[in-house]
Amino acid sequence: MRRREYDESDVRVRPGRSTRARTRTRPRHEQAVDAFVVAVDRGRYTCALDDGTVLLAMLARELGRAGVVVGDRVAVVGDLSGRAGSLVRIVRVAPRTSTLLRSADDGAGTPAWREKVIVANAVQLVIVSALADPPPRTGFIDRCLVAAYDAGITPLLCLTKADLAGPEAVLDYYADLGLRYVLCRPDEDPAALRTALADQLSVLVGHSGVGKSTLVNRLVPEARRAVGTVSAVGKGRHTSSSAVALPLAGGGWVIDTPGVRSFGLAHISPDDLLHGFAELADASTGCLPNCDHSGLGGDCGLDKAVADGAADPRRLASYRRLLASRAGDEPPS
Ligand SMILES: Nc1nc2c(ncn2[C@@H]2O[C@H](COP(=O)(O)OP(=O)(O)OP(=O)(O)O)[C@@H](O)[C@H]2O)c(=O)[nH]1
Ligand SMILES: [Zn+2]
Repeated sequence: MRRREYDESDVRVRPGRSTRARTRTRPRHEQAVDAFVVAVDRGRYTCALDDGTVLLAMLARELGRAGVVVGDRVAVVGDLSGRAGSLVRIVRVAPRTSTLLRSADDGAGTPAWREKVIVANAVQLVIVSALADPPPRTGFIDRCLVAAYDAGITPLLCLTKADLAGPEAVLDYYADLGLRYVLCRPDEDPAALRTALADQLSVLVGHSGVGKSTLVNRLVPEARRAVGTVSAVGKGRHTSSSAVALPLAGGGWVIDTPGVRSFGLAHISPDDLLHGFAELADASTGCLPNCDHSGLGGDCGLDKAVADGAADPRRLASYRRLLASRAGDEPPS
């Protein structure tokens, strides 16, 4: 066998000590481009650039086990063409403006580390509930409200199947919360919902059968297919059970969460829940430390605020109803 001749490729150039100033003073990855995470599937992140290009990404090693979720704003480097088979790297994750959390399971003893971020940066939680078939479940809506108030995300009640029943009973139940709501029916374009979603990052949650898929397909007839195609380029099937962000025609995103049927709320404290009740939060400064605000102990500052006329008793009742639903013992509706 003839001895092979050496060429340049055999020469290993070791990066030596350079006399030039190293990258220390300049930001790493200054070429990185902003992107938005629209889907996550087993370590592969589908990201959208501002110009609409959709890329498949992996986490740069220096990010370690940083959790990147749908809704995260990130910076990516690599082949930004969007060509099939290309894989870019996520090198930065922007601080989140909100996180929608759930615990893996409810109840006492659920370790805090089992909390899971479902969606980042949402500003609006759209709670989809049918007015009939299936009937509205206030227990579910209550739990969504707890999650939204805790996360600082504005809730929007989306009542579907308005052709089958009126919204009066549900709206009456929530009268003291000042909840925004929209009605949807099959024979009309969901214009009010469209308006509420415009230019926002919104998350849709709802039980099976309430008409959520019907709504999503009316809002974003094209996007679902586009996302599926891109994910197919990666490691395989797109899991329909995970959250996916869909672009709205007029701007904004709507995140569908097919896998999320409810929220575990074990991580939310009575004080966290007060975020949705500004006037009660003020009144709670009169509570003893560690007050559970249930009123059962007899010396909660919230009761005093109501007695003094500084807070509305119905608001306090709503707050305590949500507090109870968070603990899993739903009151009859
Ligand atoms: N009467 C009436 N039926 C509706 C309306 N919206 C949806 N439906 C019907 O309700 C059923 C469930 O709708 P989907 O959109 O599949 O409900 P979903 O919430 O996505 O349910 P999953 O796909 O199981 O998660 C379907 O048969 C729809 O045709 C509505 O506004 N009025
Ligand atoms: Zn209290």
